[in-house]
Amino acid sequence: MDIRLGHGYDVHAFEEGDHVILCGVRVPHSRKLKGHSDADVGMHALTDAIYGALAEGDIGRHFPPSDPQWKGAASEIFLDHAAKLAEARGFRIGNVDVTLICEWPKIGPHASAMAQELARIIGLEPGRISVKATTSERLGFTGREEGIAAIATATLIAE
Ligand SMILES: Nc1ccn([C@@H]2O[C@H](COP(=O)(O)O)[C@@H](O)[C@H]2O)c(=O)n1
Ligand SMILES: C[C@@]1(CO)OP(=O)(O)OP(=O)(O)OC[C@H]1O
Repeated sequence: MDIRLGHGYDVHAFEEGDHVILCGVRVPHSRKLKGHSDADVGMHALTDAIYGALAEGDIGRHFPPSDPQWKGAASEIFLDHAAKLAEARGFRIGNVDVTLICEWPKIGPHASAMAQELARIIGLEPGRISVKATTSERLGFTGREEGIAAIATATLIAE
């Protein structure tokens, strides 16, 4: 049996707007996240976790920010690519765990919808998907509400 662990980390800054997209869920907020794509920081961290477990580089290698094709793209495209790459290499995803770091918006009320959305994209039962959040106690750039950070881990298993 081949068991792999990967981790991912991403940050996106806030800009003027009225909602954020986190783990595929549109959450009303006083600002939006800035990015070349839809800036779904949670989905980017999870995508990198899967690429990491496969030793397949990072999201920017597969989807260069310099490529206009990905401007405004739904981050589901990136996560789907990573999950299909894992499958093509003979791996199934064991579990995933995403932590969103922000003061606002509050993630708790949306965590279940986010887990369901990730489940749909990567084809994994929701019980193997964790989405959670923490503040940084008002410290640092997330504490000053300048942006949102996300950390993710994923396990991949080949029998
Ligand atoms: N954006 C956030 C941040 C936190 N939560 C929930 O609040 C709990 C306490 O956060 P602390 O940073 O004070 O430890 C945390 O465990 C989450 O349940 C949230 O929903 N959204
Ligand atoms: C997702 C990509 C796609 O161009 O762009 P961004 O939305 O800016 O996201 P980031 O995590 O900064 O970089 C990775 C890029 O691959």
